[in-house]
Amino acid sequence: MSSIKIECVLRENCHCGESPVWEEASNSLLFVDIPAKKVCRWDSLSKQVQRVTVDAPVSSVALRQLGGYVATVGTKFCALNWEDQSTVVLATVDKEKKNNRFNDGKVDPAGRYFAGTMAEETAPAVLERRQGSLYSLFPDHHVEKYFDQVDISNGLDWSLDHKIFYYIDSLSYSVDAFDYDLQTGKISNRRSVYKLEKEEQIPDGMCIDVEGKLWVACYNGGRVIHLDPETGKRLQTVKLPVGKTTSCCFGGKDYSEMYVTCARDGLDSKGLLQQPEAGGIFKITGLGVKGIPPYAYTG
Ligand SMILES: O=C(O)[C@H](O)[C@@H](O)[C@H](O)[C@H](O)CO
Ligand SMILES: [Zn+2]
Repeated sequence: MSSIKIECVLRENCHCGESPVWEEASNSLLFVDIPAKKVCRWDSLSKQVQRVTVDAPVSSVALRQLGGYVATVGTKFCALNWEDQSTVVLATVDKEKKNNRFNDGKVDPAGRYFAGTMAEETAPAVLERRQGSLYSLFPDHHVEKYFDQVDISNGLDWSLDHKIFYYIDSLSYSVDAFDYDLQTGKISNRRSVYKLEKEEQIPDGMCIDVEGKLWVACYNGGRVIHLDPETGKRLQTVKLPVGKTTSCCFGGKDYSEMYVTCARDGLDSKGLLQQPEAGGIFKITGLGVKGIPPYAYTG
C-alpha cells in the first residue's frame, strides 16, 4: 500500500487554474489561469513562478518541439515565445461565434494540438449549450474539425497504444472513448467508458498513467478519480482540500508525482475561508503509479 500525500506547493490564487503540463527540461510545471489570461511556469527546484500575460483568456498550454510553447488563446491557436513574451497566431477557429473561446487542449502522440471550444460562461458551468466544437491543429498549421454540438469541451488524452482517444464534454457527465487513427488523426466510434456519479460532480481535465488507466479531475467534486476505461470501473478516489479541481497531470521525478490545478472563481466568501488554498497548485505523491511525458507540438 502506498501512502498518499497531498500538498499545496503554490498558493497562486488562480481564478481558474487549468492545463498542468510538466516540462522535464526545466523541472517546471506549466499551467494557465484562464480568465486572468496568464500562462505560468513554476520551477519545482527554485519554487519561483514566471507569468506571461496574453491578450485573451488562455485555456491550455503545450510544449513545442521548435522551442517555446503553443497555447489556445481566445479562439486562436498561438505559438508563445517565453523569452520575449510574444505570441504568434497559427490558426483561428469559430470565427462566426463571437462568444466562444477555446477550453482544454493537449498534443497527440503524433504532435497535433487538439483543443475544443465552448461558449463563454456567465458563471461556472452556466453557458449557452452546444456551441463548442473539437479541433486539432496539424503540424502544417491547418485545422481539422471533428464535431460540433459540444457544451464544455474538456479533458483529453490518448491510450498508450495510440489507438483510443479519450474525451470529456463536461456537461455530458461522461468520459468517452473513440477509436483513434494516429496516422490521419481521425476519430470514430464514440462510446462512453464511465458515467460520473452524482457526488463526483462535473468531469473536467484528465490524464493517462503508465498502466493505461485514466485520472479525471472533478470540478465541484474536490477530487481526482482513477478509472479503468476497459472495465468502466472506478479504481480509486483521491480527495483534495479544495472543491473546484479542474485538471491533473503527472510530473516530477520519473513522472511519479501528480499535479492538480483548481479554481477560486465561483466560491463565495465562506467557501474561500474554508478553502484558503483554492486556486493553488497541488502535488500528490504516493499514488504508486507513474505518468508519461507530454507530447510536444511538432509544427
Ligand atoms: O476549467 C475548465 O475546463 C472550464 O474552463 C471551467 O470553467 C470549468 O471547468 C467549468 O466551469 C466546469 O465545468
Ligand atoms: Zn477543464
